[in-house]
Amino acid sequence: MSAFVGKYADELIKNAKYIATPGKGILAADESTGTIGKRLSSINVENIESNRQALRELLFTAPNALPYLSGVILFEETLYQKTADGKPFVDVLLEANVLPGIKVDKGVVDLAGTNGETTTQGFDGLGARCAAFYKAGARFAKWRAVLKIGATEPSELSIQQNAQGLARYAIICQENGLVPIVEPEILTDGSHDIKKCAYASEMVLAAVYKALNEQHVLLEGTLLKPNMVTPGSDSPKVTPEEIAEYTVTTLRRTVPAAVPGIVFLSGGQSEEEATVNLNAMNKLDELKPWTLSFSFGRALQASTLKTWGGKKENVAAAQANFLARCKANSEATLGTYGGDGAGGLASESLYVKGYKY
Ligand SMILES: O=P(O)(O)OC[C@H]1O[C@](O)(COP(=O)(O)O)[C@@H](O)[C@@H]1O
Repeated sequence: MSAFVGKYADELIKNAKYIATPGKGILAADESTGTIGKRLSSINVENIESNRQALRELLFTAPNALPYLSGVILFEETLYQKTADGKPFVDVLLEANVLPGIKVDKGVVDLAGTNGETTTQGFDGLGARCAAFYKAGARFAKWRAVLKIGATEPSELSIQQNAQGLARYAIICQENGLVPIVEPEILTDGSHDIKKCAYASEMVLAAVYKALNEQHVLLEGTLLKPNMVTPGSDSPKVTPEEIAEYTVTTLRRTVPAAVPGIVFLSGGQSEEEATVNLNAMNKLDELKPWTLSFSFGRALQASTLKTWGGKKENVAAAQANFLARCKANSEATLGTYGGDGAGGLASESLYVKGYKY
């Protein structure tokens, strides 16, 4: 047995299993200041702390929405913020049985000598930071590695660097009581077909689980946050059923049954696409030893952001929109989403070419 079973082992297993509860998912509200700035500028709202607080309060206090969530990933600034009437966001979440999570990576930097491939920073003092985040109420963490598909990418260097980085981050989290969400995102940028994405995803995920094993990570106390297997952004779209088939096949070949849940990122898909694709996976008649759920950022917030527009008078309408998206994605985790005739805002593509977070 190679797994590190430290003092938090039982708590890690319990919390990872809870986050993977069928019918629930994760709101990724952990946008770094630069990323949230892009979101706010798209609705002509200034990227200042009070506006970042107002957006997050809108999401976390949306009536009836939290029961569809098992976790919310926060940015470090947000972990210590409060509602306008002084209630810590952590308490708002915990009272609704939603586990607070924390994004601990510090963004990507270029891997010198490669064709624009990257590795993720944030290891300095990571153990102490995780201990402090646990003390502040966080019970899970997220670290995003970014890979790309090209003529010679992802390179072996990029795969190894990012797999080992994710594994090192994961074991440090587990030493400090945080369930690590392992996020190897393969960007959709490119004109490749779905087969190429499936091949790259298999290679990356196989390397990730080898590295997690080598670094003694307790898989039962982790979650995986992968991209869905889709054609490249410049390639013809395929049906949700085909995406489901390729994605579940890739995961069945690489993700051990010990992992309780797989929570997808949305990667620029429209809100409706992300929901319909997740629903198709859960309708697939294949053995899936893990829960298939969501950890969406843009695909849970895009139309809510547009409805809000930074105006107090729009908060109720924006919260109703957020509730609708949470409910839709909850149904998709059960394979029972029938479509809400979303059309409109929910069907707008959220893809941005060369999207550097
Ligand atoms: O680079 P940052 O600022 O950490 O943000 C990365 C974002 O991408 C995600 O990993 C996935 O978000 P999407 O669902 O929008 O693709 C989020 O968790 C996070 O908000």
